[in-house]
Amino acid sequence: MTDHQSPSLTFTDFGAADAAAFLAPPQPGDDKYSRGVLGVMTGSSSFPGAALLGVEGATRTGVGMVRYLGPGRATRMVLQRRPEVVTADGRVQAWLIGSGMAAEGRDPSVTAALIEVLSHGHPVVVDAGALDLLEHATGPVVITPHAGELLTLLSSHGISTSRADITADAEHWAALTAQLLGVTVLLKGHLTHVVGAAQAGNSADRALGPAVRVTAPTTELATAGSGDVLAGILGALVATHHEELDADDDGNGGVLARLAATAATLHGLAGERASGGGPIVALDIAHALPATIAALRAR
Ligand SMILES: NC(=O)C1=CN([C@@H]2O[C@H](COP(=O)(O)OP(=O)(O)OC[C@H]3O[C@@H](n4cnc5c(N)ncnc54)[C@H](OP(=O)(O)O)[C@@H]3O)[C@@H](O)[C@H]2O)[C@@H](O)CC1
Ligand SMILES: Nc1ncnc2c1ncn2[C@@H]1O[C@H](COP(=O)(O)OP(=O)(O)O)[C@@H](O)[C@H]1O
Repeated sequence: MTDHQSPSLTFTDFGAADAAAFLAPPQPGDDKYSRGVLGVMTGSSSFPGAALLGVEGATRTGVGMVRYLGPGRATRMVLQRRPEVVTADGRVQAWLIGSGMAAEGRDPSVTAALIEVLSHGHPVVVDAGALDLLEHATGPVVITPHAGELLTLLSSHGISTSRADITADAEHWAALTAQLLGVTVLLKGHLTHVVGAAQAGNSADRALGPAVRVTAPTTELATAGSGDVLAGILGALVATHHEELDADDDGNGGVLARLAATAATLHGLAGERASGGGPIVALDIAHALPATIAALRAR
């Protein structure tokens, strides 16, 4: 446990019925732009695969278009597998950044590009190697750390804890982080905890939003790249719900938190479907998404 006070929140379970509310098909009047375009800035020479995993997660969740902007090798991998992806810069409704990057040793030009994305005011899903740049965000942010990444983020704010403590008391640390930073937090694990937060205000008086818990239906999700797929799923959901996010005037990150919990639910159910009781690789989760979404829509 810890000396740091966290707001007292009651976490409720979020499940398939809750997620289904965010998985409607496109409307007859929609086109690719009205559905929403997701900008993706992920991957590096060390982790090019994470770029592909996030893009697969996003495209299989359903999104108008993905614009991928990343290093040459990752771009080639993405295009080889997903020719639908556009690699030219342009307008987007939301961003996914940081998967497959490491803050330490990041190229200064990449850091500058990430900061520019964060400063545009669009909703941003911030994963892994961009979590050190949150102070540059001007729009709604949802972060997707695992316990180790949350530990690094908290220690950069002078908060000392341990990975074991975070895992043992995930509700506390997710809530504390949301309150401290004014971002919606999705803390990954067998139980994934999500807390919405207002951007406005300071940590003493910040409004916190829904606090929900998603229980993974299979432990096979614990495999390399699984979190990169989750980040892609969430990116697509944020891009396709940009209008609801704009209209979310509760000011407590409520829509963003529910989208995050929907992503975790979908990720878990797709992993379970792909597994059928056996082992999976991360791409299997992405490939099981369309059938999983169809089943949720049919409920
Ligand atoms: N295909 C891809 O492109 C993929 C890309 N990925 C991308 O990689 C990036 C880094 O993400 P990550 O979560 O792996 O690293 P990170 O948070 O720095 O934690 C490191 C911690 O792990 C530990 N550790 C390491 N080895 C260990 C061992 N054998 N047994 C036990 N512990 C071990 C290590 O401990 P240490 O060795 O220091 O004692 C340290 O504490 C990120 O950008 C992600 O998106 C991934 O998604 C995977 C697929
Ligand atoms: N024991 C577990 N049971 C179920 N799901 C898990 C378990 N461990 C991790 N996960 C899920 O697997 C994913 C792992 O993400 P992450 O740690 O970022 O891995 P990577 O960086 O390799 O993608 C997360 O969605 C997390 O919730």
